[in-house]
Amino acid sequence: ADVAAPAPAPPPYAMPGEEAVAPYTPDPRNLGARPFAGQAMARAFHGRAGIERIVTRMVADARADPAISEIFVNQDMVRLRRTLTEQICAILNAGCTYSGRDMASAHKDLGIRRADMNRLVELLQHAMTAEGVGFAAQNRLLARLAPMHDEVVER
Ligand code: HEM
Repeated sequence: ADVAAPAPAPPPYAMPGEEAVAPYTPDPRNLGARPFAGQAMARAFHGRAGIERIVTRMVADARADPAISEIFVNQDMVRLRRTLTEQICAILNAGCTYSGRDMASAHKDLGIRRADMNRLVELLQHAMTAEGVGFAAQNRLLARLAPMHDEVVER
């Protein structure tokens, strides 16, 4: 006789303080990059706390930047800070699991151009420098993010 598999627990689509999002299937592949091995990168970024400071600064700067702020209007910044922190923390092997959407779904219809991507990378570099992350470690992270361009940029 067929025995139905137990229903999986509902994933945390949204955490307290976040807006609801349409259901999706959390998947390790949504991370979009191969995580680093070892602890050197996590240490260079001062662990999850350092990554959180970097993301907080970058998101605040993006929202204030005349060139790209429009893209962030009416978007859930609480969720964006959480999922971006999870994603970078997971890539740096700093002890997080990424629970967000894949990059193509997350950026669909945002109309992001190559120039917007370049600007956000500059803001990320500024935030990493402000955190005291060395340039070699900065560039190692950027090299893991770079292949995601095609999924994020629409035109
Ligand atoms: C490699 C580059 C990028 C990465 C790794 C990245 C990462 C992420 C992540 C993890 C999310 C949240 C996914 C979720 O909610 O489940 C997200 C959403 C978002 N990203 Fe990016 N992003 C990148 C480039 C950009 C650029 C260039 C812009 C605009 C200048 C941008 C604007 C946004 C906005 C507005 C959202 C919120 C969308 C929504 O909630 O519907 N992203 N991104």
